[in-house]
Amino acid sequence: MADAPRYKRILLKASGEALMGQKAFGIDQDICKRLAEDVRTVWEQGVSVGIVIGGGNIFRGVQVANTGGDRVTGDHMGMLATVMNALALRTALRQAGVDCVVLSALAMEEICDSFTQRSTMAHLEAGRVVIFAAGTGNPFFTTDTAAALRAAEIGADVLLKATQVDGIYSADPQKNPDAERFDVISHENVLARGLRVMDTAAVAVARDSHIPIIVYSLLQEGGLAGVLSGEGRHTLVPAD
Ligand SMILES: Nc1ncnc2c1ncn2[C@@H]1O[C@H](COP(=O)(O)OP(=O)(O)O)[C@@H](O)[C@H]1O
Ligand SMILES: O=c1ccn([C@@H]2O[C@H](COP(=O)(O)OP(=O)(O)O)[C@@H](O)[C@H]2O)c(=O)[nH]1
Repeated sequence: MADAPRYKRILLKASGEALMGQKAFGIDQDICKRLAEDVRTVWEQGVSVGIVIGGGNIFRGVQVANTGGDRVTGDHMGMLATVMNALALRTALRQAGVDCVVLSALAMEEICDSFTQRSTMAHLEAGRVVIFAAGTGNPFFTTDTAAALRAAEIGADVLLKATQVDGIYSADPQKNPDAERFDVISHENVLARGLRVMDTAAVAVARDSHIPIIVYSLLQEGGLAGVLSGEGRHTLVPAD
């Protein structure tokens, strides 16, 4: 049994690719279920949870731009992909018994409520997990930046990035087997070294709002609860 969580309110960013698991496209339901179970464990410990979900497992706007298409339309498609993932995660969370709601940065009232900071705070204070869909609602941004932004807006104590690697390395560990892993690294160093585990804009927003970042693997033993109690393998970017 993990120790008590060190954080009262968290913002968890789960990338679309992490939801894909070993599949080439789309959502691996087992991973989705696992993420939901992980969230349930910390939610039952009383942690207030916001989740920003990516869309890269389905669509990225840059794919359109790279083939000569319109970037803004592509980014709209990417944001719609995040809504699909948010609905899948809501289903998995509800099946796990977690009270949760999806709030979208783009209005789509037949599907879910729209994001406002006010309604978000009310949901969190009522003990609901809030899943933020459609990123920031703006093209040319990413869900990493949306995660840092929402973390600042909800007053999160930490921004967690659940991904496919177990921390921040000196280079992409999926391409460089010799890359070295950091236990702790500053926001400044992540930016200065150009470490691409998270967007620079996201790291800068977290730095300026004095929010620590934790990067960990979605598949790691002990899950989110372990990371929040300081036991699980992860890299910490401490608040300044
Ligand atoms: N310095 C680094 N340390 C850790 N991971 C890195 C680094 N540089 C690049 N990466 C890659 O970034 C990925 C994390 O981003 P990812 O989960 O794909 O999120 P996103 O889709 O939001 O970019 C990791 O799977 C890893 O392969
Ligand atoms: O604020 C945002 C967030 C996302 N996107 C689009 O949505 C796609 C999916 O998001 P992201 O790449 O961040 O997902 P992840 O890599 O986390 O799966 C991006 O490629 C963008 O096209 C966007 O336009 N604005």
